[in-house]
This record gives sequence, structure tokens and C-alpha cells, in this order.
Amino acid sequence: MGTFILAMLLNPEVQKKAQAEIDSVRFFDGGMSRLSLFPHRVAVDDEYQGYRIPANSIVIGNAWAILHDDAIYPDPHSFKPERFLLSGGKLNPAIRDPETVAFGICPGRHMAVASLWIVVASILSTFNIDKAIGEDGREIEPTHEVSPGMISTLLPFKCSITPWSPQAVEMISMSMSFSVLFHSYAPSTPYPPLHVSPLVPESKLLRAMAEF
Ligand code: HEM
Repeated sequence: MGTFILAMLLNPEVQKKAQAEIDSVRFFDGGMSRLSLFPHRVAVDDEYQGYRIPANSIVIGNAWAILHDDAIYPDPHSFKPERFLLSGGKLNPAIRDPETVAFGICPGRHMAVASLWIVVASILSTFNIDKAIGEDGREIEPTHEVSPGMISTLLPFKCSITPWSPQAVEMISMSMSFSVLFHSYAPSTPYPPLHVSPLVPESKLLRAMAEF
């Protein structure tokens, strides 16, 4: 994105040409800015389960309701990842894949799923996630509060995240060392200082970096 902004700044003729091209396709659709991603406009009169939906109505899919339909996902409020699996551990094709609902026609779907997968696998392979302990020495129950609005997100909650083995500490330390190594090629970028856990006085990679 930084390179794009710089390229536009330095090449105003290219910028004008690109803007004209974008303007020439229908940027405004039925008065609704095409920058708003979620609403859709109904092209022709329609009817759904007895409800008349006139042409030009704006409709928004209710992904939450679809993903909590107990006819498809029994006991939908319970966290049961195994509901998607057959007894042998393979995905059960009879249970609707929630991705098909959660993403609709989202073009970022593959990037989003791959990024989430990497983050989830990296966290689980290195950290334990537990309830935080309050000043009174008791576990703090997380709040389940969410923000209002069409795209609702979790509000901050307290938890404790700790590496679950010395090997995990080593892995985390190695990946941080890599970041610092790459950072050294762009020293003007602000970057938090490296924190090397005192649990790893002998990180192999840090030694290798010192030699490098
Ligand atoms: C967990 C992450 C994400 C979720 C749950 C999500 C979900 C959605 C949903 C529900 C829509 C509306 C689809 C429809 O109207 O049928 C949408 C549209 C869109 N998403 Fe995503 N998305 C995610 C990540 C991303 C990422 C990473 C990108 C880009 C890199 C992206 C780019 C877009 C764009 C450009 C649209 C508009 C498509 C259009 O209206 O033509 N999304 N997304």
C-alpha cells in the first residue's frame, strides 16, 4: 500500500487515467456506493417464503442467524468443533461448511482462512491460553461482550498467555530474532525492541545472528 501511494504521488497522470477507468465502470449502483461491501440490491421483484421483496430493495445476509440454525448445527451455542467431523477425524460433508456462509462472495476468503490458520496453529503450538488470575488470587471469567453494529466484534477481555515448554520459548525467540534480523535492513522503521526471554540464555539462533 505504501508503494501504491508513493507511485500515485509521483505519477499524477497515471493516477488520473486509473481514476477515469474506475469511474467508467458503474461505481455508484442504485445510489449506493459500491464501497459499502455488505449490502446487495435486489435486481428484480422477488418473493421469499411469502415475503415480497420489491426490486431495488437493499438486502443484507444475516450470517449469524444462518450459522446458529439448530436444524443444521444442533445445539448451536455449544463450542463443539467435533460437530464437523466423522468418527475417523475426516470432515463430515453432510454438515454445511460455515465458511460458505461466513464469507459469502468475499474475495479475501482464502487469504483470511490461510492467515487465521497460520495464527491459530502458531499460537497453539507455542502457548497455553488460560484464565487470568485477579488480584484476589481467583480466576477472572472472561466477558463475552461484543460491540453493537453490523460487524460485531469481541470487546477486550483478560486472559493469560504463556509459552507451554522451553522448546516453545526457543521457537518464539527464534521467530522474533528473525524479525529483528530483517528489520536491520530498514533501520528507519519504528520497531519494538527485541525482548529475549531470560528462559533462553543460549538461543541457537541468537548465537548464529551474533556470528552473522
Ligand atoms: C475472517 C475474515 C473475513 C470475513 C469473515 C469476511 C467476510 C465477508 C463477507 C460476509 C462479505 C460480503 C459477501 C457478500 O456480499 O456475499 C465480504 C466482502 C468482501 N470482502 Fe471479506 N471477509 C474477510 C476477510 C477479507 C479479506 C482478508 C479481504 C481482502 C484481502 C476481504 C475483502 C473483501 C471484499 C473486497 C469484499 C467485497 C466484495 C464485493 O462486494 O464485491 N475480506 N467479506
